[in-house]
Amino acid sequence: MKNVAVLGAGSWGTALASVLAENGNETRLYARRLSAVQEINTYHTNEHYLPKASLAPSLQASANLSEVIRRSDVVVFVVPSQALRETARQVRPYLKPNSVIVHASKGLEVRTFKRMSQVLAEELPEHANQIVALTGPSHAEEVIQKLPTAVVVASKDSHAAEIAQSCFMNSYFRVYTNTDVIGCEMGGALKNVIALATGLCSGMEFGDNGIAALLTRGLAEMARLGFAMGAQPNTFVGLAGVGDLIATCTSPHSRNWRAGNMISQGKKLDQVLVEMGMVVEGVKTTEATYTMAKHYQVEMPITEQLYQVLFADKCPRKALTDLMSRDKTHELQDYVQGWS
Ligand SMILES: NC(=O)C1=CN([C@@H]2O[C@H](COP(=O)(O)OP(=O)(O)OC[C@H]3O[C@@H](n4cnc5c(N)ncnc54)[C@H](OP(=O)(O)O)[C@@H]3O)[C@@H](O)[C@H]2O)C=CC1
Ligand SMILES: O=C(CO)COP(=O)(O)O
Repeated sequence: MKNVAVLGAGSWGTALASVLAENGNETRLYARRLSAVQEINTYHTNEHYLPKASLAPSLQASANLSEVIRRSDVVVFVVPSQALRETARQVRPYLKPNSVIVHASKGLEVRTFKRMSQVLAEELPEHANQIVALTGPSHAEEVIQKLPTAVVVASKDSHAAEIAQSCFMNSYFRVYTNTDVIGCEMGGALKNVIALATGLCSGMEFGDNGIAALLTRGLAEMARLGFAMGAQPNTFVGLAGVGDLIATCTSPHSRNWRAGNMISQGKKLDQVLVEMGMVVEGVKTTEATYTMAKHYQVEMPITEQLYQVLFADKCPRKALTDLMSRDKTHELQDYVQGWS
């Protein structure tokens, strides 16, 4: 059992903190709003983010960052990707020297195109070798109901990954280790782009054939960019890749899917984000990925069309026509070229 801090009391931070507390870890959840702290400590609920759910009674929330961090052996960051750097900066003065740093955010920093573990390594240099990424198919709404879930903890340091694995694992939350940090993080980030596209296409009344094509070709372009960045292609057929793609692209729990679906009904992106009231990571990730694909000279046709729809007001039906009328190609083009 460990002393654990969880930073970010949104849907995922609250669900993960509840799992950790239920596993017997002394768990403190940092919420920046006092009203959330009071609700969690008094009623063991977080109605805005996890309606009707009961949290582990032993879970303690606090709005005092130093109090939450100081004694923690494991610190879990679960804030939106664009807020990770600032949160890490605030935390640094209070960290114990050997704390394991876990993050569960799925995205890319849009300003720097960096992955979350890279952002943490820059901001927490003393802990750069103890960073773990937790990812995989895991809707908070299901985890809090104790529905069976399997995730991955990826780290260069297998000891750090095993500490995280032991803290989180229980009878309904199975945790695998992995050493391919790039692949696991890119799988988690890029599936949100495809989930947005899938929500959009579902709203345009695509049939099952079209959705299956979108997921499969989406996975191909996720793996293509991941490989160019140094990931192992096989990671994309694991939990962090195809696993999370299935969970996110086929579930009404997914905020990314829902956002795409709302756009298909003619709503503007700004309006969709306000209505959602929770983070939709795929929007910023589409922006970052569009530029990264160009930088790495990798073809990502679905991402490119989605970028045009989100940020250049392109008509979704025109985007679909442009996707379908691309030049002829081999399905396994990447394998034919030897992933070179
Ligand atoms: N929800 C899920 O099922 C899953 C989510 N994830 C990932 O987890 C990460 C967090 O998502 P999730 O919990 O769902 O998000 P939510 O939108 O549900 O909650 C976001 C949390 O972060 C806080 N927050 C928002 N902006 C800032 C900021 N600028 N600085 C500090 N804190 C901030 C919010 O505080 P406040 O309430 O005060 O605004 C809230 O506690 C994302 O990267 C997401 O992709 C991964 C797997 C599953
Ligand atoms: O990452 C998730 C499930 O694995 C949650 O996806 P959304 O952010 O789209 O809700």
